[in-house]
Amino acid sequence: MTLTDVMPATDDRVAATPKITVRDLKFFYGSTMSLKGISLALAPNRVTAFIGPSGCGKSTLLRVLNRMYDLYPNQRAEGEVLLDGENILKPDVDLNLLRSRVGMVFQKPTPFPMSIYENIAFGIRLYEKVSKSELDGRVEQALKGAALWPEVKDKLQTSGLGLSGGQQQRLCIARTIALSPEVILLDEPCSALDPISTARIEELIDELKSRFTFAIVTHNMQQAARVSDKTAFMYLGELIEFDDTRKIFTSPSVKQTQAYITGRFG
Ligand SMILES: Nc1ncnc2c1ncn2[C@@H]1O[C@H](COP(=O)(O)OP(=O)(O)OP(=O)(O)O)[C@@H](O)[C@H]1O
Repeated sequence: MTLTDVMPATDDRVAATPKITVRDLKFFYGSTMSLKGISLALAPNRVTAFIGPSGCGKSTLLRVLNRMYDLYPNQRAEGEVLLDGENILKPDVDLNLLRSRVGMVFQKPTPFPMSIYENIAFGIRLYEKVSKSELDGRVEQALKGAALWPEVKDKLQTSGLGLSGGQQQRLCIARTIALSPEVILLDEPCSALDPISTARIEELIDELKSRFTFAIVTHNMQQAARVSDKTAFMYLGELIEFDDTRKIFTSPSVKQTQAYITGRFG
């Protein structure tokens, strides 16, 4: 036996240091517990998909990862969420900084009612002092990164709201990556898009994962199977099974997972 036989594959070694580690996470809407002690780790530069029937807590979990829930009263999380080893649930965490490190793209494309250029420049200016020429470069880079540049380069000053749904969603992705986050949370990013726009977003995720760590909530089993490396199956606020996507979709260990992915419940 040689050394390489016993060494983990490169992928496993990369995955050995998680980008995010969730430990015994409980989440409450008022007094109702909606996440019941979730533990899992998100590997860096990988895509982790969250699947499960409606109401199982997928979006809730995603909203904890950048403390989006903090914007609402009577919502609270218990447990630990470590981002590069630092617990982001601690009260003294700088939430603006956290949200620049952990960006989010929502189900419905939500461009700001301003020009395509401003949709991206606005966020950059909030966080950094940059010259006009540097800003132009950053806007172009972000639009290229989101595979939107060729379609919009001649109309940067027109409204972002004038783009198609799929283009608007790529604009939202451009806006997110312009801030150089480390993690990107995608909450059903394709559910309002047609199949061609969906395929473009999926290609984009694949291209971008060398730069970012992704967590995606999706109802589309094919999408989870296509884009993700790891899949978490949730049910009624609990994590039922978490494993390599290939394993989840070919030979899940838990009966409930099997039933869900084959469309027998949920
Ligand atoms: N703002 C809220 N106030 C009270 N309860 C909520 C709130 N948002 C979600 N819940 C409850 O928390 C649980 C988890 O909801 P969540 O939206 O996270 O599920 P989900 O798996 O993302 O569902 P879906 O697939 O339908 O989007 C559900 O029982 C839901 O009713």
